Amino acid sequence: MSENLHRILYLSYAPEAVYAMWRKALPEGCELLTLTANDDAERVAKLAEADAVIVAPAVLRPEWVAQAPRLKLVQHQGVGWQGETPIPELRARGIRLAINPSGTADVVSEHALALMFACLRHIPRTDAAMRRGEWLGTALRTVSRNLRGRTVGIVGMGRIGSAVAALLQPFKVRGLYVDPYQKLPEGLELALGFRRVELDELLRESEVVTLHLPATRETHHLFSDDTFARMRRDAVLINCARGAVVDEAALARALAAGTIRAAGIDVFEPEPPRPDNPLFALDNVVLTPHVAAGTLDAMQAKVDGATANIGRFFRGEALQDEIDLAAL
Ligand SMILES: NC(=O)c1ccc[n+]([C@@H]2O[C@H](COP(=O)([O-])OP(=O)(O)OC[C@H]3O[C@@H](n4cnc5c(N)ncnc54)[C@H](O)[C@@H]3O)[C@@H](O)[C@H]2O)c1
Ligand SMILES: O=C(O)[C@H](O)[C@H](O)COP(=O)(O)O
Repeated sequence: MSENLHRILYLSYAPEAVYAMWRKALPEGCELLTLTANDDAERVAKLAEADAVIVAPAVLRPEWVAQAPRLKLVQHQGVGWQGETPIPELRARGIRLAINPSGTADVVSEHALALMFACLRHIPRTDAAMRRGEWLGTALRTVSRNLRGRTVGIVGMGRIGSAVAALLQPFKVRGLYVDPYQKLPEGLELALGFRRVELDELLRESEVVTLHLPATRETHHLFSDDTFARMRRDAVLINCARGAVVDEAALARALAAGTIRAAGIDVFEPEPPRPDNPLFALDNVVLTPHVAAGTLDAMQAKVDGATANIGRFFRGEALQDEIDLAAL
C-alpha cells in the first residue's frame, strides 16, 4: 500500500453517479474507496484501509473505529452529527471530525416549504384521490389554507431555521421562534419578522411548526403526547430535522385523533421506518425519505465542500467547520 496515497472511504452505498462526483472532486493523491453493496461487512473491511471516511447518510458505528487503524479524519457529508458520531472512540484516538454546511440551508429550507404547501393544500391526498377516480374539487375548500398570513413557528433558529425564515418573507407570515442557545440580532429579527418566544407560546399560537434543531439528549422526543396536546388543532408539523426529536407513535395518535391537523415528515426513527409504522395508515401526513437535502445541486455543493476540507486536512491546513471533540 503506497504511503503517499490517501484512501477515502465513502461509507454510504450509493449509485455509481454519486461515486463519480466524489472521484472527480477529490484532490490529487486521494483515492475513493466505495461499496459494492449496502453491506456492513464490506464497510468494516474497507475501513481497515481508510485514512479518512465520509459519513452520512451511513453512520460510523462506535465498534468499527477500533477496526480502522489508519483513520485520521471523519468528514460529514452534511451537518447533523449529533447522536450519530462515536465521540468517545474518535476522541480517544485523536481522530478529527468536520461537518459540511455547504448547500444545506438552501436545500432543506426549500423542502420544508414544499412540505408546508403539500400539507396546507393536501396535494398528495388529492393526487391519490384523483387516481382512484375521486374528484375532491369542492371538498377541500373549507380545510385547505394559504401559507400567506399563517403564524409560523420555527424550532431551532440556526443555519436552516434562519434560511426558512428568509424564504418565508414573501408570504407575510407572523413569525415566532424558539432557540434556547441562539438569539438573532434584533435588527435581523425585525427584518425577518420573527420574534423569539418560549416553546409554550410557539405551540399555542403556531399554525405551522417547523423543526430545525439537532437530535440531542435534551431534544429526544421533544414532541410527545404532551407537546401535541399544547398545539393548535389546525396546526401542521414539519420535521426536516431528525426523527428522534418526535415521538412517532405520539404523532400518529395526534394525527389520527385530530389533535393536530397534518404533518410533513422527512426524517424517521429508525430509518428506513418499519413497514408497520403507524404513520403509513394516515392520509393527513406527507412522507419523504430523508431527502430534504437530496438534490443534485446540494450534492455537488456537499462534494465540493467536503473534498476541499479533505484536501486541507492532508495538506496540514486548518479544517473548516471542525467539531472540537475535546470541548464536548
Ligand atoms: N432532513 C435532512 O436531510 C437534513 C439535512 C440537514 C440537516 N438536518 C438536521 O437539521 C438540523 C439543523 O441543522 P442546522 O445546520 O440548521 O444546524 P445549526 O446548528 O445551525 O442550528 C441548530 C439550532 O438549533 C438550536 N437548538 C439546539 N437545541 C435546541 C432546542 N432544545 N430547542 C430549540 N432550538 C435548539 C441551536 O441553538 C441552533 O441554533 C441538524 O442538526 C440536522 O439534524 C436534516
Ligand atoms: O444532517 C444532514 O446534513 C443530513 O440530514 C444527513 O446527514 C444526510 O443527508 P444527505 O447528505 O444524505 O442528503
